[in-house]
Amino acid sequence: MPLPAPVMAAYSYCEAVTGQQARNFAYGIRLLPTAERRAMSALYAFSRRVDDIGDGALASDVKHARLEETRQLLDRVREGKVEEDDTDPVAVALSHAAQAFPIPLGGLDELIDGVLMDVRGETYETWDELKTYCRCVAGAIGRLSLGVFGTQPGAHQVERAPEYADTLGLALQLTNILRDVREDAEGGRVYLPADDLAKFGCSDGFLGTRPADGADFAGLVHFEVRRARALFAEGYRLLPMLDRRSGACVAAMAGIYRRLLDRIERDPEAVLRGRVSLPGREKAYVAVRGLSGLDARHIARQSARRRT
Ligand SMILES: CC(C)=CCC/C(C)=C/CC/C(C)=C/COP(=O)(O)OP(=O)(O)O
Repeated sequence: MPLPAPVMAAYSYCEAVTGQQARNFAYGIRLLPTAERRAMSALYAFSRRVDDIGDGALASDVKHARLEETRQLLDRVREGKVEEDDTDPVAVALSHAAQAFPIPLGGLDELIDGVLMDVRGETYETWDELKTYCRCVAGAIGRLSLGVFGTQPGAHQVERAPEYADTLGLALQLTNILRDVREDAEGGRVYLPADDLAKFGCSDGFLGTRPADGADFAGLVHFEVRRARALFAEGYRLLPMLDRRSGACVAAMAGIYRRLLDRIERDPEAVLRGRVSLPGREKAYVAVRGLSGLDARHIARQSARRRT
């Protein structure tokens, strides 16, 4: 049955936001069937809004108030109180998606909680502390996405799917943190755990295009890259539980980020000089590999090998 015109328009808006802003994840989302693609773009557009409030130049009390508004909007979505002709397209699309798929919307509350940690300027002493933040801003996105993807009937250990989706989110977020070390430092933020920074002589932070004297910046980056790779390997156990198109979407998202990680590993100081990214044709190549199942099979073999 065709969707009502206002719902179609709301999804089109969210898909445009995703196409313009999700420089990496859009490659995966595009591989999904229409209904799933629309639902993921609604999740993306809501998450983008929350993230933009956190990252913007507003005073912290204004950020608090705006985040509180998004939480109230989320409550309206949860209670089915958003009308089709509401003026907010993100609310309309998210509301429709939440009725079409069993999306655990509490994950969006976690995202807001995570962005509030940013607004408070929290720093992290240990990986365990940073992990709590990453679970909110990325693990939750993995669990929300799983609600759209669903799992294959009879998949082995399917009850662990949310845990693996969460872990994949952590892997992506840690990669993101490494990639954005310089941009975050310029905004006065350091996400990497203070105890790791101390271990590698990097406690003075990451301003400047070269590491500070005496800092083992490459050592620090290689240490975090190993941690991210272990998270990817664990999170990839989700793949055999998904249908082909959802698996392709996840393989494309994760594959693009793994290639970023490879680049960062080869040249750690690149993240101090600017933003490490992949050319569009390489992202498209990774996405096509995901769709043909090549990456998924390769990754599943790697994860299985790690288990034995
Ligand atoms: C199971 C599953 C689907 C897991 C995936 C979960 C997921 C998509 C987490 C997103 C976390 C993340 C690194 C966001 C950055 O977005 P950004 O817009 O800053 O990214 P960009 O700058 O690389 O485009």
